[in-house]
Amino acid sequence: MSLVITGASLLGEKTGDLYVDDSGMFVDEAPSGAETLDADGLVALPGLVDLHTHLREPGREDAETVLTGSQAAALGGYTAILAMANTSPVTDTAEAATRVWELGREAGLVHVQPVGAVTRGLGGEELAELGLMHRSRAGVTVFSDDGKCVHDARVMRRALEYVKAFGGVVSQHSQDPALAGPAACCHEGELSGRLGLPGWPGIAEEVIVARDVMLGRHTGSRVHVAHVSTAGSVEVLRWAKAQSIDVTAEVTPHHLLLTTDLLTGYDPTYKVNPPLRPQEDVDALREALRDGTIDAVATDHAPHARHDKEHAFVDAAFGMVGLETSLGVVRTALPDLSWSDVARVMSVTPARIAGLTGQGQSLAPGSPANVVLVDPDASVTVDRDTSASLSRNNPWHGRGLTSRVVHTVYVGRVTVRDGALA
Ligand SMILES: NC(=O)N[C@@H](CC(=O)O)C(=O)O
Ligand SMILES: [Zn+2]
Ligand SMILES: [Zn+2]
Repeated sequence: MSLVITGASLLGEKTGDLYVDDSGMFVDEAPSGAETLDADGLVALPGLVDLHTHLREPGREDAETVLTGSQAAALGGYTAILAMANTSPVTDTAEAATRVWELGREAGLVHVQPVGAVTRGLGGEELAELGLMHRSRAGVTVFSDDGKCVHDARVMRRALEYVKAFGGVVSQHSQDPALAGPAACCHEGELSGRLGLPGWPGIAEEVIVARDVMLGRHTGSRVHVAHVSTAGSVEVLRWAKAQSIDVTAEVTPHHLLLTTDLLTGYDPTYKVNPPLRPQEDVDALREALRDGTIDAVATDHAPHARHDKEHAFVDAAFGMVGLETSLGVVRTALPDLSWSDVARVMSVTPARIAGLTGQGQSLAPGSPANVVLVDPDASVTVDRDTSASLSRNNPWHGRGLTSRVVHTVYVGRVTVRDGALA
């Protein structure tokens, strides 16, 4: 079905109509017999791309499935998501990656691109089938042991050398296990001492970021730093980019707005890896996103079932959901960011990092019609119970966020209309 999207402000600038033919591509002229989607007063951005989503299928379909995660993504304005490999079983074979890719196609709401594990079973020792996963139908280009750090420098070096051959990238969960061990559950500082919670110091992240940019320089391969959380990591990244080292980095919405003092009530909703940090770190992350030191915003959407999350703080699972709220959080945390900068950090650059270029990160004729239409002035109070996600570990519940996703279009098909699944 062809489509005419009328009256949107394109990237927050000039107002115009967008035309989509029945193959789902943007075209120059209005196709005849097209459906009309009213976007008067809305801002049109290319469909958002999330470099870091946890779907829990296979293994924990009680917390999220590829379908429910895809629904949450569409509601958040996404048209592509990268599904992390820490499922059960782990996505460490071509067969497992192809299965996730197929489930994404069946759901049909966003492009679901599997991330392949770096090591077999996320064990940190033996490389997974990196080449086979890349050559599979899923065409995996991003590899990550996320949830765990590839802490052995020799393994990380070999992974970087291996993926270089086909232009892949390793996305690292930077957490030195000796400095932030398995018990570490909140930012190490004055507050963790007062609360009696085992601390996870910023340096545990920074030493791995520093090591990995040097391994990136040594191998000439591509390193991506997942969920950067400290000012020290930003300093390392700034230095590395000044040396033209091929490193990219992402920040989560929650690390741009929430701080460690939320933990005073011991509410496990706020327990996440890496932990929420003090305001100085939040300020440094915002500045780094503005100036391009951090390339992208990625949700790290990490759904967990109630019985894994509702425990004493030290025992609860790490992670929070984020797909449906990310745009609102970014607008709230950085109201000065232009819409074209929002498109850069939430769509164009993440697509480039993931090797998804040409798959719909432009509003120009000839591009697949992936577009999100946003009400820039709306303010929304988040209600975790209206979420499409199967999980309720939502740190934004009850908060007001700026802007609202009104419609999402994925390859010419309306997936979200008036804020609801179409
Ligand atoms: N972010 C989290 O706190 N949890 C993630 C794993 C991860 O991103 O490290 C998860 O899979 O639940
Ligand atoms: Zn992680
Ligand atoms: Zn993650």
